[in-house]
Amino acid sequence: MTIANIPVEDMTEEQAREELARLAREIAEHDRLYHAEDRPAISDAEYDTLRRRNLAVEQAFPHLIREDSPSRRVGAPVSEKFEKVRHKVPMLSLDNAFSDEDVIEFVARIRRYLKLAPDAPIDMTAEPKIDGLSLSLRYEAGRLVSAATRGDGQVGENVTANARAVADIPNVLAGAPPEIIEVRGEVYMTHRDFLALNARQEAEGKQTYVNPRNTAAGSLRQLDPAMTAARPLKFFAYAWGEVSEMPAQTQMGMVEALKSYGFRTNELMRHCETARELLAHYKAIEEQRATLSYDIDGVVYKVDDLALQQRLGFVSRSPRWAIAHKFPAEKASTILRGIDIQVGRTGALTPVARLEPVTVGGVVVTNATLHNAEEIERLGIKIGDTVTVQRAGDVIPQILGYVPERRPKDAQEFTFPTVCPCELKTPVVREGTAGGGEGVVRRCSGEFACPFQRIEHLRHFVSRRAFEIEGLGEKQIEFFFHDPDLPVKSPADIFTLARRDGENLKKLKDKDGWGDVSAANLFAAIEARRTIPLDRMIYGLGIRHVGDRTAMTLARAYGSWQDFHDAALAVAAGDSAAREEMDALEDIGDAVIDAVANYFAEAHNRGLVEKLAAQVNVEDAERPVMDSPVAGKTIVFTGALERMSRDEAKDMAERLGAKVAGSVSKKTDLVVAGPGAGSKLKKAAELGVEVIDEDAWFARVGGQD
Ligand SMILES: NC(=O)c1ccc[n+]([C@@H]2O[C@H](COP(=O)([O-])OP(=O)(O)OC[C@H]3O[C@@H](n4cnc5c(N)ncnc54)[C@H](O)[C@@H]3O)[C@@H](O)[C@H]2O)c1
Ligand SMILES: [Zn+2]
Repeated sequence: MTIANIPVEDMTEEQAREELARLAREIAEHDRLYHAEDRPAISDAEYDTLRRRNLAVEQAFPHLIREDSPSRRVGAPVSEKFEKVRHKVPMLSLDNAFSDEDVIEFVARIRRYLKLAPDAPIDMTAEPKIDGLSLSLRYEAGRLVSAATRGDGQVGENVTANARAVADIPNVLAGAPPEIIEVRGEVYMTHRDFLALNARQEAEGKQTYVNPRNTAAGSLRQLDPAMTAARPLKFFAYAWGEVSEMPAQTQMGMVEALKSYGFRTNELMRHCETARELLAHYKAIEEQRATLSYDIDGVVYKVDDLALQQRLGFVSRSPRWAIAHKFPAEKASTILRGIDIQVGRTGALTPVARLEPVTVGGVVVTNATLHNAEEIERLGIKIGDTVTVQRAGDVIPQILGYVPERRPKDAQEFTFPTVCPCELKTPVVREGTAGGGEGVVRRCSGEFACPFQRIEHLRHFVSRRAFEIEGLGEKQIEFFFHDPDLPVKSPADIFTLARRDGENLKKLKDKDGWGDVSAANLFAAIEARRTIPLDRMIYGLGIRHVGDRTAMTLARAYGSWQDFHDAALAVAAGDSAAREEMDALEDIGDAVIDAVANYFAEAHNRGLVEKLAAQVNVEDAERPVMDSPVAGKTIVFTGALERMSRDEAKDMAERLGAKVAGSVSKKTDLVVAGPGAGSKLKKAAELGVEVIDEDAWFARVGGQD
């Protein structure tokens, strides 16, 4: 066990001393990378974890607190590149809250300190914590005279010329500002500007930034102000330093004053009186977070009354009257333990990163998709690397990159397998692209003989738009697939289940999770699907590129299972007449035809299909009525239809041999308009297309349907 893993309560004094030294060293190094170089090596959450551990050790061993303790310092020493500015009023940090309890305790502490009753309301403010870098702007007689970064809190970097280049920062104040005022706030960059800038940097072969915060910091801290001017930086004002004559007596009032001087202030700032109100506003801001155009990393709560702020004062590096309630991290770093290959229903091999579990945005993440071999190459990751993981909304976690400094000597390069991980060890093939080149998708050529594809195929077979057997979902399919007594290895096996179980269905009823009722219900549901519409049958086969719409088109065109099956076999055998016939169908092209041909060219698949067809009765599809009054016409439905739903209308028209389009064009033959029809009606009039109402539609096709 290394020192970093020893719980604080088990530490000896010697270990505590050693651990405090390690933390001071590490935190100082991360501060330097983050503040002075604008290129952090770890996530903010990990950094916060280091700080919290430091605090915990210090609380347990207060006599060991170091002279250079991180809990006494702010930021990092200024860079030699810049002239130094000593702040008249120090620029401090903020204490952090990570949970609701922390916030409740923050409010309780203030009450205790001010000797207020435990339930006394306190005027407070809650506002977003902008993830940028803080800047202090000194105005004398309304004119900007100097601008400084926070630096180590006492001494900052002189970036006056750069600040003048930021459009949001007025050179001359509006309204009636005090003679001297230092306006403080956050310099940041919007998401859109960040992405555009990074794209430009990349195009020019220059260094790209990892996030908007570092970009903003790197952009402001340029030696050449022209460089800063070329970067779209923004500024929110929320605090102040030296002020010759206070324009207000509250936090809220001060922010309003700053606004009146021409600064942008944050609209999400609210007045609150209790911990509960603070937490409610935190939730509200958190919910809006994803829709904001800029990054925030928490909500800052402050005591509103400036006289009370004064009484509360400071503790070493932060005020007692404010706290930053941080959001759970949405990015974190962890170790890439391995890369697994997953095989999908269609045999596509997808590399998946196996990760040391890590919490990202409040959710434990253990793996992340890597999409394909090219993505692994692009990221440059090796097994053993420390990688950065991101979760955005409910999107699958993604790997953003790795930390070169943390690459172990024995990190292993990943080589993409050339055979499927299934026991068949069938070769992996690369699918061609539409453009004729090699695609990024690699597939197992084993098709349904490949056990991976088999189970995925079965899942597809019972899915909603295919056979949709009630009580036979993914979980049950998985169960039967592995069950030794009643195995289901192919679709046909589903329909022999009851027979194989014998008359009283004893085998299934005796199994865990099944009872008399559920077993009987399942067999009834399977029986009910023994008769199946042709389009569901075709879709259920899981032929690549044949979705439910395509399956419907094929079903309507061929009409019966026999005719479809014959055509598919003929296409697979290279019969050009059969191919042409299929090619003539609406919306069916080479991709679908090739997929049908490949599918039926594979002996495994032919066997599987025959076995299935022997078990089920496939209903003929209703063929389009080719002599209907609308056969061959292109129809647009618009407005509110009252006698049929939009889907029913489409279905009906198609059964009558018409084509249904979504917009009116020169090719449109007929528009059926209900009440409320708008632009499509206008377009039809312009183009001279015939327009009828719903009743006229039924009159025209009446008797046909
Ligand atoms: N990843 C790393 O290696 C690394 C290293 C150092 C710091 N950090 C990040 O910086 C934080 C510590 O930095 P810190 O000492 O500046 O503390 P802090 O960022 O937690 O809080 C203080 C800062 O918040 C900013 N802020 C934004 N909106 C504000 C508002 N509305 N009102 C008041 N202040 C507002 C100000 O710039 C202020 O200086 C860490 O928690 C971490 O997120 C990361
Ligand atoms: Zn395989």
